[in-house]
Amino acid sequence: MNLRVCENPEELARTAAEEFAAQAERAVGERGRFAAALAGGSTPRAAYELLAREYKDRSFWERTHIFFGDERAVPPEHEESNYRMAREALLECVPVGRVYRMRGELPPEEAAAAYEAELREFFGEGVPRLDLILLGIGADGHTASLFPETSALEVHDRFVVANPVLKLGATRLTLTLPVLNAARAVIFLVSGEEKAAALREILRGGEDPRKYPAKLVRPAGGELLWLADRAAAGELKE
Ligand SMILES: O=C(O)[C@H](O)[C@@H](O)[C@H](O)[C@H](O)COP(=O)(O)O
Repeated sequence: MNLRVCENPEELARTAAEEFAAQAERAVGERGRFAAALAGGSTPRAAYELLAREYKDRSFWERTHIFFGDERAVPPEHEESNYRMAREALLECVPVGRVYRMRGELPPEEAAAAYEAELREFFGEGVPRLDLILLGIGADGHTASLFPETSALEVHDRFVVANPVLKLGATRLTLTLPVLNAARAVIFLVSGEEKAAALREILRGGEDPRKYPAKLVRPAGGELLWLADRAAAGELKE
């Protein structure tokens, strides 16, 4: 596990964009394509916008396939849609037909099954192995839509599930831990003081991982990089 503390959110975005591009170049160079899953929420938006502004001419986009780590059960034009955020911030760089959206407008179980089928078709047999998965964390230690004490944490035989989240009063679509842990590289982007306690617990604490699901993300044969700004890293002893 590698932790890099960035001075501020701007440096976090810049570092994240650099790492994304480095992973893309490496994947295209080694395998002729780059398959990445984007994080939702608000933190990654600045990094996506930076990629679209300063990396849009890079040749790796021609070989890039974009997936999603999770999605809300809403249509793509909804303000809460992770796809909408990514479309506005980044997806103009990605060739048509290379963005694989979780279809939040469908009944969640149907959407999860459809996305699982898409993953199987793209990646073939076995657990889908993405080149890069970007993730965030909530102040409660969730990541993607793997929320504390939810049923999705126990799923090991499927790649995408509809995860009922009681405290949200909603069902979310999410990649499961087997997929997150099969990635060649996982990068967490964590910004803001409100994440500091969770980050300390995830990286240094001994609490039950079911209470802090981000602890369960340990890619077996891949890289794990935590990018945090100084505010989010405020409770980590240097
Ligand atoms: O759908 C989502 O919201 C994300 O996938 C979620 O896991 C997010 O990464 C965290 O909740 C952090 O969100 P912020 O970046 O908005 O703090």
